[in-house]
Amino acid sequence: MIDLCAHLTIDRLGQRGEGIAQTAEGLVFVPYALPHETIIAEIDGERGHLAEILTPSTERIEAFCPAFTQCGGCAVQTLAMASYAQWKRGLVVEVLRHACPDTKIAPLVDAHGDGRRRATLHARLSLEGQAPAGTMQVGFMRARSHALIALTSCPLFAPTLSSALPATLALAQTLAALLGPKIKPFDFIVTTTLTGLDIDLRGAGPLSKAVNEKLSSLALKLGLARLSNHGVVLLERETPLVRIGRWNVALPPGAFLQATEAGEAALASRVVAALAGRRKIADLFAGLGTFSLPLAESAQVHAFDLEQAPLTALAKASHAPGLHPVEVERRDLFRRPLATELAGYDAIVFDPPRAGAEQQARALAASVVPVVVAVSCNPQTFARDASILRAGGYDLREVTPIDQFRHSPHVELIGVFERQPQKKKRRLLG
Ligand SMILES: C[S@@+](CC[C@H](N)C(=O)[O-])C[C@H]1O[C@@H](n2cnc3c(N)ncnc32)[C@H](O)[C@@H]1O
Repeated sequence: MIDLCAHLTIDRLGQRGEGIAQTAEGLVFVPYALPHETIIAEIDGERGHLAEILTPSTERIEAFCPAFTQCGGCAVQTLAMASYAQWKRGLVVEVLRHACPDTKIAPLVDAHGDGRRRATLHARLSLEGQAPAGTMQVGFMRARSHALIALTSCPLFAPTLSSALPATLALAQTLAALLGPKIKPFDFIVTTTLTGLDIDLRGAGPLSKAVNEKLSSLALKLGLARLSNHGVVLLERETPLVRIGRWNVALPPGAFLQATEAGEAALASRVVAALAGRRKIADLFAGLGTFSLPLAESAQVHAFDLEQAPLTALAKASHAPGLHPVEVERRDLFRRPLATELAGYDAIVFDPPRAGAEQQARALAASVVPVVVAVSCNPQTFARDASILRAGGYDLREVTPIDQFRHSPHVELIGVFERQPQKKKRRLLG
C-alpha cells in the first residue's frame, strides 16, 4: 500500500540498478534515482517511486531512449559512462569479495560494439485501455510487470537488427489474424546474420499446415533468411551464416550466440591469450565454437555440448584451411561431467549456462589439468564454482568483467584458474 511521500538521500546503486536509500525503517529501493541525489519518493514498503528529484547527481545525463522508465531493459541509462562502468564492475567485486578475496577484478571491458545482434522480442495482444485494444503488439516487457511495451525501434540494436521489430510485428499480426482471439502470448528470437534476418518463434505451439504456409510466404516477402517455429524450419531462403572469429558458421535455429560481436571477440581473444601454447584443449559447453574455432588454429580441440546441431555446425566450420578439425561430442555435462577423461587435456574452457556447472567444477577441482578458463554470465554461480576450484588447489589471480548488455545489470566475466603443483589440495567444499 502506498504510504507517504518522503525526502530521501540515495546512498548507492543496487544490483538491479535502482537507487538505495537508508531510512530509519530500513532500506528503500528507488528505480531511476542515482547516488547522492536527494529526492521525493512515494513509499510502498521497501519500494520507492521517484516523484521528484530535488538535487540531481552531477553524474546524471539525459536518457537516450524514449521508452526509458517504461521498458524493462536499460534501467541504468542516466548515469555518466565512467560511473556506470564503476557500478557494473562493482557488481562483480561485491559477489567475489567473499568467494575470492585475493582475486584482482580488472576494469570493465565495454563490449557493446555496434550493438545487439540477437534479442528476444515478445508478442502480446494489447490490453483494454490501450488503443486500439485487442491488436497485436511486439516489444519488451515493462519494468516490473507482465505487460508489454510496444516498440518500433530499440537504440541498443545493431543497425542490421533494426528490421527485426517491423518484421516480427508483421508476423505477429498475421498469426493473430489466422488464429483469432485464442492466440496465446509468444516470443521471437531474432538474430542478424550474414544472409539476412533469422527469426525463431517461441511459445506459439504447433501450427497447422495452412498457417505455416501463410507465415512462410510472408517471411519470403519480408526477405528473411529463415523463419522457424521452436527450431522447426518453416522457410529457409538462405542458410543463416554467422561470423565467429574469421570463420562462417551455419546457425541452427535458436542456437546460443553471444549477444554482440564485440562481446564474442572480447571473450574469445582473452580465452586464446590465456591458452597460448596449450596443445590439447577441451571446450566444455562449446555451442557453435566461439572458443573452439580460434583455439583450433594452434591446438587440438575437443568440443562438448548438450545440443547436437551447433556441434555439427562447429565441426563443419572447423574444416576451413588453417584449423585443426574440431572433434565434437554431444554430452549432458550436468549429468555426466568430464572426470577421468580430464587427464588427457592440458587446458579446459568452461562456459556453462546461468546455473553454472557445480558437478563439472567438482570434477575439475579433483583433476590435474594445469589451466581452466571459466567464462560466465552469472557472477553468483561463477563465485560458487570458483570456490570449488580454489578449494581444489587452483589459483584465480584476475577476473575480467565484460559488458555486452550495456545499461542493464547483466554482466559476463572471464577468469583464468591455474593449478599450482606445489600447493596441496584443500578439502573440497560441500
Ligand atoms: C553460455 S552458452 C556458451 C556457448 C559457447 N561457449 C559460446 O560462447 O558461444 C552455454 C552452452 O551450454 C550448453 N548446455 C546447456 N546445458 C548443457 C548441459 N547440461 N550439458 C552440456 N551443455 C549444455 C548450451 O547448449 C550452450 O551451447
